[in-house]
Amino acid sequence: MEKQSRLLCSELCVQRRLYEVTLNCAILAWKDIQIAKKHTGRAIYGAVKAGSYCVPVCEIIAVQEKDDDTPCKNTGKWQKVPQSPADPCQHAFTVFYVERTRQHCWWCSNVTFHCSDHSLCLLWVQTIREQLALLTNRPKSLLVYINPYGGKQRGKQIYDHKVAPIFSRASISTDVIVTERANHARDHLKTEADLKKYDGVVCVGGDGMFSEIMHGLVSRTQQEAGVDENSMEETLMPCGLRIGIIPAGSTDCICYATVGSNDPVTSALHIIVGDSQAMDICSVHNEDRFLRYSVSLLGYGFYGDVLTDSERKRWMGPARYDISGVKTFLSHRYYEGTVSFLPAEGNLGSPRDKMQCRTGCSVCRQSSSDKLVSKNEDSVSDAECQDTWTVIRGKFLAINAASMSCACPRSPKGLSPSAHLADGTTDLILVRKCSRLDFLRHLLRHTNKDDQFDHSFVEVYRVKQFRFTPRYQECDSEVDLRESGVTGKRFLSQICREHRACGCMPSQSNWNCDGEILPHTAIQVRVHCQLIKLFARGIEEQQVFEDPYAHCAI
Ligand SMILES: Nc1ncnc2c1ncn2[C@@H]1O[C@H](COP(=O)(O)OP(=O)(O)OP(=O)(O)O)[C@@H](O)[C@H]1O
Ligand SMILES: CCCCCCCCCCCCC/C=C/[C@@H](O)[C@H](CO)NC(=O)CCCCC
Ligand SMILES: [Ca+2]
Repeated sequence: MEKQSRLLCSELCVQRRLYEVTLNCAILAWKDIQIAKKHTGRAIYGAVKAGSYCVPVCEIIAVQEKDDDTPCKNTGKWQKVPQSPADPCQHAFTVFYVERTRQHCWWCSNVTFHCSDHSLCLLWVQTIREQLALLTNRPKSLLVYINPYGGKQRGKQIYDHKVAPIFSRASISTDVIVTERANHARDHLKTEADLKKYDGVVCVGGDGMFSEIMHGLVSRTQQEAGVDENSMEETLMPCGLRIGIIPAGSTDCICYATVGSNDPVTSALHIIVGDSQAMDICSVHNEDRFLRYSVSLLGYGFYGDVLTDSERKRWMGPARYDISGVKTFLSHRYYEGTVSFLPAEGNLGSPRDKMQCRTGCSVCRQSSSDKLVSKNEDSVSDAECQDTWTVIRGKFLAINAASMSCACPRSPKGLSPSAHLADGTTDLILVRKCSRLDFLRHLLRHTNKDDQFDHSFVEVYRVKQFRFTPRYQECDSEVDLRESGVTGKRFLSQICREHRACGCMPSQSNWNCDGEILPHTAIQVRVHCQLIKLFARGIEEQQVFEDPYAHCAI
């Protein structure tokens, strides 16, 4: 590694031991002077070697001059402690930085350096602050929306106690809106919010809340660019503002699959350090009507039915999915229809290749450069214009399109473990009619390490576009009838849904679109590569301490 030139080097005290402390534009390092020479070589977490520590400047959250207030022994009250002029630790500054703890979780740790010279102390604080000011990817001003009713209804508490204090430590200014109704955040972003004031938008809630923010931002961007969302062929404009997710929902799969955990402090730290992770978005249309966007799961059959049932049990909180999951599994419904898709071509891998999307993913990087090359070409590529659609008819227990892994605490490797966050494709998983036992085997593989695609009744394709038409398309007229309030017909359609055995009309499922029920069953889906950016970096590979000094060249 190229040696960076030193900005500062001083002997400072940490917990009354003398350290050699050095700063260059990339690394802050401190080395215990007495034990540095012994070189035990054993690497411990947070330390590159016993007694030697380093923190990348880009992972420093803040630096603060420490005042001398300490709690008074007798009264417990805080007061100024008189210092002797000879005290070598009279002045101090504290550096707050990211520390990696368990399983992709980050923590805001700190270290206090003491010195006898006030001007030296100030010089350190000022120099570190100057280095932090050079990190232009960090947000200074954020618009925060809190859903007080998501998940276990702890969104506000999580934000106030765990997130707001570290935002303020990092000198990030925030405008906070606690939502008062569903779609409040979406509508505010779409029409009212003065977005020029902010470097990013943060949602505190679950996948549904993220979906609101994403819809608000994407629609606002298209409106301002004059792009018609109802047209499937149009190239959508990427959004300028990054989105941060503070997880406080029931599934939190978007946070989990982009950060690796559903820990609010970890997410807040990714926002503060200004991470950036591009993400694909699927647009969902019914004929010439735009319905919704999806970033995680579009599921028909099993996941559509779980969601439909669980919406009636919202009061149960996250447990509703377990109850509805078991109920839906026992009902063992299958649905007939036709799936057509455009397979992804080129170096985009396959859903079964075990090339998991991780920080700096090469597959997603390649898609990003391909996107730049084709920027001035027609919005629908040559391959897409040619008749290369694959058509599959059948009876399905589930049709799932996973645009990302959909990893979440319920399913740590997700619905499609090798799906990529930003490759411009979605993994289309078709689970054909099979026995209950086989389906259970498949579902259980979502929760362990076994390959859920290794079954004769499961097929999986990496695609750029797909369409679904239910076998009895006329059922879709139910939707129009429902919308126009024809109650007699609604009654009739209800009977037909519940009486597949009578043979008059097989039932249909609903599409689960990132946790929202779609109003149509016949849909057309197109993936838009890297339309938004998140304050995240993808899941980091687990750290290996092979060469403890490699990161610490100073
Ligand atoms: N103030 C509010 N009152 C009622 N509903 C709201 C309010 N604010 C947001 N919502 C809606 O609540 C729904 C669920 O929220 P959220 O996604 O935060 O939690 P969740 O559904 O428990 O978690 P997940 O989506 O991860 O399963 C969202 O679809 C959102 O539109
Ligand atoms: C017999 C029981 C078998 C249990 C099998 C467990 C398999 C778990 C897989 C979980 C996949 C989650 C996919 C994510 C979907 C989200 O966009 C969506 C919104 O939050 N969540 C759900 O629809 C909630 C979906 C919850 C499903 C249980
Ligand atoms: Ca993708």
